[in-house]
Amino acid sequence: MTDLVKLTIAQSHKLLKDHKISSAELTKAHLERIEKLEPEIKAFMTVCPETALSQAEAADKAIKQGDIRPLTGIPMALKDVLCTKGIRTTCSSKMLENFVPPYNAHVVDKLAKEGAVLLGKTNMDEFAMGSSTENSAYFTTRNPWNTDKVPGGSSGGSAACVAASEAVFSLGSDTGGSIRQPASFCSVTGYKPSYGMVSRYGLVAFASSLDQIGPFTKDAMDCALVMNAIAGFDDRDSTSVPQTVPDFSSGLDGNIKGFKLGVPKEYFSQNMRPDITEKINDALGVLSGLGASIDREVSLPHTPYALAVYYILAPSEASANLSRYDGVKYGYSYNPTENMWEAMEKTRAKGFGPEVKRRIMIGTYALSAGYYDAWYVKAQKVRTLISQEFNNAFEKYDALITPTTPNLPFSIGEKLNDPFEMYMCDTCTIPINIAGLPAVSIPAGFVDGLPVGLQIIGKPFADQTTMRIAHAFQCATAWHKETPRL
Ligand SMILES: NC(=O)C[C@H](N)C(=O)O
Repeated sequence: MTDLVKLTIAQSHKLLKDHKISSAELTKAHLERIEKLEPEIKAFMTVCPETALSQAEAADKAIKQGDIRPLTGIPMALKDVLCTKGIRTTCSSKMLENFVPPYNAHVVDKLAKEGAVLLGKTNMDEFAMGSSTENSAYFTTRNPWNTDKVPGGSSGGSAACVAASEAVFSLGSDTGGSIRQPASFCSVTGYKPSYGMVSRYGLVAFASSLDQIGPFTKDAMDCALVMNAIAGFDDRDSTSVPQTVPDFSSGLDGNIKGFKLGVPKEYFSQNMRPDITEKINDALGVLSGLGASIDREVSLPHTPYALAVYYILAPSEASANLSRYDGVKYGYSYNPTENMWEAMEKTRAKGFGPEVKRRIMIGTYALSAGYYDAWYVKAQKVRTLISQEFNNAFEKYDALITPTTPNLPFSIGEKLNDPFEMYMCDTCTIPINIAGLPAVSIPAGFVDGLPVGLQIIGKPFADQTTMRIAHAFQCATAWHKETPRL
């Protein structure tokens, strides 16, 4: 008997199409798994079984009539930063505890049109600020590989639920690593598309020039199938790029012979664990065995500045974006007060957690008159230098290969009181957002029973190339097939 929760999208699709299983069965199997594991994993903010079962029923009806697309009837989860009409969307913040959006995010509509089934909304660091889900105002998600460890963040719930086989796939958002870092920590495939490839309409904004939505899946093929469904122009997002969506799954043939891959040395910094470097070296050996050429002498000298640039630009944008939470328009409101200003202050003081407040203060400072040129403008200039450096490298290479993270999943509480240590988790992922590039993290082995991720970075809008390399690697390895014992 097939273990329904272990199936990929592609495998489930085949069984659904051949009428060997129904979406209702598949959905029920996942809902049961959620019920069994959630007390331990805590990946979900909200589970919506009624919605899931009625969507599964609709999918089964469509399939009976021969109307089946790659995601029809497939149970999925969405990070709680994506607006879902009629379903609470909290961003794991007290500020939006009871916020029920009156509309769907663009990607949510797209997935609904495909017939995907929504199991629920996943836990995250508050407003996507963090690398461990410990900044959730509600609870910390556990890493399915070792429940004393964090699952990464900010999309920790979305990564954990796929790793724990509670959902076939999920969506997250990535501003500085929030998809790739938890994908690495949980040993799943996590994809950040090129900036502009997926509409941000209905994604609660953190840092708009960096945010992108992307999938968590069990392998690169599934990732391509989800990208096919969510990518594409949308005039409601002014940064959405008007170009035809490629077929992300075409070219996934396992062949990367002749591909030129560069390995930038700055990504193997002082804070990198040597046993992670070893795993990455093994992975490079696999890629070279597949016929790709590997150049380890690549240098991107501005890399060390990326973290500083990010922690000026992202908080600046956040301070502007989060000004909307004033207790008047929507969300939490504290109002037993004397006047409007006091109400606003108290709303924000009580509604936001410490990390969100820290970022708002950093951003407000960086944007304030007198400091704007010294911090914000300077960071923008360095951002351009970082982008140019990548563009130069891509004249020689088809893709760049790095570790996804400098560290292994760490213990719950370990970095919570040291924000800088937490920020350092993203040294390998942040430069990619700064330059708007596509990048994927794929499972590359284990150290002390904990997952290591490999990052493949592509040229702007060469998303298919990154996926092709990821797929080829997965044809030659089995790391992505390993699942935690739960
Ligand atoms: N949002 C992200 O992509 C994660 C990053 N760790 C941050 O805290 O900003």
